[in-house]
Amino acid sequence: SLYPHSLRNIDELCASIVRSHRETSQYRVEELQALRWKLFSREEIQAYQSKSVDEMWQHCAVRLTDAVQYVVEFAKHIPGFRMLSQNDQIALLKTGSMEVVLVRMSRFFNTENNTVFFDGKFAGGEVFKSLACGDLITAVFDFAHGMCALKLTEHQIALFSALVLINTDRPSLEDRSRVQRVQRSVELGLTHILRRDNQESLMHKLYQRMAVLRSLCSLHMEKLRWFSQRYPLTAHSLFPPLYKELFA
Ligand SMILES: CNC(=O)[C@@H]1CCCN1C(=O)c1ccc(Cl)c(COc2cccc3c(C(F)(F)F)cc(C)nc23)c1Cl
Repeated sequence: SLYPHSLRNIDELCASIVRSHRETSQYRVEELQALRWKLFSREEIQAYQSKSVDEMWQHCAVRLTDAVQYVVEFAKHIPGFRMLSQNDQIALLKTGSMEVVLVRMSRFFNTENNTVFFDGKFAGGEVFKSLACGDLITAVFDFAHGMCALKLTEHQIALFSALVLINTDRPSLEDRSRVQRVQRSVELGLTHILRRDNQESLMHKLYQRMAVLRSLCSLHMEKLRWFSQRYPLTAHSLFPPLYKELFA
């Protein structure tokens, strides 16, 4: 059958993905709503801008690695994901985990003042200047704007995140047809949720967002390579083993 044996129907599939998203999303949207006008002072912004490139990368990588760990937890509760081989699970997470981190970041974005939740407050792009990656940060902010414009519900973000992860185009998959079965059941879940919300028109927009995500993440990998070549010691010591496993 289309669904892994453990699931009797599409509602159960959606419920388990939504529950897993809620339990692994680090911050609830309501929590961040309360903080949305907590901005960094001029002095705090200057402190970030006077960090060296590798200090600021170090500062961000710790948070990104943390976020990636939560996405790994999320993936484990997607029905069928754990039935895949270890290698296929790693292959999907290798590229998909940063894409889901990006989707989740857009939940922490305030489009009114173009700031994103970072280190406990909302930061504008200028806070990340010392990363020496203006194009990456601009792309991250632009992507977040695009996601916010869709006004997705948490349920829709949960199913979309699962679909971003279970992607059969990933290179080096051992058992593509098995990944295809899981992908199809998640697609059914997303269309089910969109139909229930009477927003089927969102589907093609979400596929467009996935295409943007792919291009954005290849920029990330290029930046990560640049950084680890430029600062091999920091990159080597800095990124915890999981990160190295996923991005090395
Ligand atoms: C609540 N906060 C959050 O959710 C985000 C996601 C995880 C932790 N986190 C932040 O604190 C955060 C919020 C906004 C921004 Cl712009 C940043 C800085 O983002 C990055 C700086 C360096 C490299 C980044 C790379 C690269 F290149 F490594 F792949 C890729 C991504 C996507 N973001 C990078 C960060 Cl680290």
